[in-house]
Amino acid sequence: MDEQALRAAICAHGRSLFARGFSVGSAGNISVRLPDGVLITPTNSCLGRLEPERISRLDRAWRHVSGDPPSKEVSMHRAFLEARPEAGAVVHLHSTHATAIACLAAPGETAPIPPLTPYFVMRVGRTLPVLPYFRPGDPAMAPAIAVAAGGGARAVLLANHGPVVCGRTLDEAVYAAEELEEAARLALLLRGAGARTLSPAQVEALLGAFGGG
Ligand SMILES: O=C(CO)COP(=O)(O)O
Ligand SMILES: [Zn+2]
Repeated sequence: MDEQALRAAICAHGRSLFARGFSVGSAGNISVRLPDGVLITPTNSCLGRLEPERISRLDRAWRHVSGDPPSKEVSMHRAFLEARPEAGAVVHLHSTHATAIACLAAPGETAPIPPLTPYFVMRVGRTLPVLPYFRPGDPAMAPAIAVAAGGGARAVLLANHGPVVCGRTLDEAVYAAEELEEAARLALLLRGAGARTLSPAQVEALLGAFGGG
């Protein structure tokens, strides 16, 4: 996809996520890697009303070169994209159920959502590390993200804040963020009900077929 198409795709995904309540107000941000830099949603922008030409463009050194001022979470996106060279996009949301799990799970947990369905395993992978709480925009979260992502995580939960998810493409990152939110909703719906989970062998077979992590 060329840059204009990527800008349009960021706006279309943002609109869709916002319309379904995956993001409210000005919460959340999206970044996409370019051959010579990064596109990222502007700070304080509503994902439902993004404009292609106002999306922030950063150069290879992560300096703002055009568009509105970038998200205050540049260091969050940078940590993921630098730790996972195959990742092409990062999505951060405050989606309700994933954030609820981020309030329940203890920092340090690596599997706060059980493997209930195949698409959660296929899109999000084996681990979902829960990182400590950081103030939004705090660059101190970058090293923690780098360790988790460098260790193979495709997604993390920031305690009491929300999910951060990467994908090879923008579509994959958005799909993973959506699967994570739905898996969190299922996990909360089924909490204490004794739901059957996928077996370790079923999980391994999915990861073998659709990629590890
Ligand atoms: O989700 C957010 C902070 O964590 C939103 O921040 P920005 O508006 O700066 O992107
Ligand atoms: Zn946030």
